[in-house]
Amino acid sequence: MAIKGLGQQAKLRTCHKAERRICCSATEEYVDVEGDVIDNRIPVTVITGFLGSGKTTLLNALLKQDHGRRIAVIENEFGEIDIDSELVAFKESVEGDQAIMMLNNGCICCTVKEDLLVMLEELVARRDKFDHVVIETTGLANPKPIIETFRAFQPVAEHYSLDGVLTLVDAKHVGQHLDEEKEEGVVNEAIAQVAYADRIILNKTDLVSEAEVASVERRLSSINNLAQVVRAQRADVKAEYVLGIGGFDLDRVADEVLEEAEAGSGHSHSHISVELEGDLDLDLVNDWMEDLLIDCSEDLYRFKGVLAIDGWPDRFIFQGVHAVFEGTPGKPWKEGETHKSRMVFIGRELNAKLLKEGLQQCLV
Ligand SMILES: Nc1nc2c(ncn2[C@@H]2O[C@H](COP(=O)(O)OP(=O)(O)OP(=O)(O)O)[C@@H](O)[C@H]2O)c(=O)[nH]1
Repeated sequence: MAIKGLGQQAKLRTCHKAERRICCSATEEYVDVEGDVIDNRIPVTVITGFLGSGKTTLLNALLKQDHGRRIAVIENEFGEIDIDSELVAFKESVEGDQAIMMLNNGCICCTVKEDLLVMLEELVARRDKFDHVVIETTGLANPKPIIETFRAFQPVAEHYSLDGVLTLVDAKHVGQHLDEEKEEGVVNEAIAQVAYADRIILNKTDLVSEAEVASVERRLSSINNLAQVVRAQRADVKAEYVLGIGGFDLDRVADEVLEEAEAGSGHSHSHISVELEGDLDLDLVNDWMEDLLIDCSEDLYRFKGVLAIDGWPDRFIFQGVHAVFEGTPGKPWKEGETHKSRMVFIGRELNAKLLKEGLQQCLV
């Protein structure tokens, strides 16, 4: 297990810009002469979505659009399925350096992980030839291992930053995938794909009525209402919706958490927000997080928060994906402002009461 952020507090480094600004991201950061942090890492978008939801259609559209960015695509095809012919046809017709790499025979979570690492390493050597990496996962995959590869695996995190996770949803069939009963302890991939999304494309809306689309939207938001959702046909969305997610931009997290907390807390088993006043003891938070991640790693898909830490002049903003979390200082607290901590959890069968009590016990 790797814990970044609070767990690295002992090693926090101070950036040049403002002495108070403390950096604690997964990787080394560089500052320019003004002291602004420069992130030269390669942005990566992970595209997930159940079988047939429109991932390949989206990729094709993306590769043809004139968005000025050179994209390297990594495809994870499952088992014996042939490499998508349209994509290959496009590859042959394309001028320049678009790279398409295939991960065959297996899903990224097991056999292919090694191959993915090798590919990512190869791409680093060809860094000047593209601006963005897009990974299309097999429709059967839970995106967790890929996300973890970018967050927890240091040699990868050094060169790549996960821009975000985009999930394609088939408006006509998603219900049956979400409803599918799994054995005890087995993850429903369709739910995981929605839960991990920063953005969702609700595709194939031509195949269902307005009432059905609205009902799917409600369903998606009950699983993950932090993700933005757009409706589409033939996955026709602006390239920016896919390539400019910035989902793991910690500066954005604070606003999301605030909105979520204001929307109400503890309503559903999959979606819980907890809020309390006062300052938290950093060591206690650290210990609590560590226990929480050990105890419910499989059930806790994502969590985000803004914390008031005793002795810290700034808000601490963080987000976690399974057993990894990292954070950064946010806006400073104003003189006389009430210190509040807010956390949002997305997972299955989460116990709101226990989570709240856990956070409460971290108060100084
Ligand atoms: N009616 C309709 N069909 C669509 C739409 N988007 C994609 N399709 C079709 O749906 C089928 C599956 O689309 P793909 O893009 O191959 O889906 P995928 O997610 O890559 O599928 P897998 O690789 O099997 O996981 C194709 O025949 C597409 O042409 C849409 O909005 N409406």
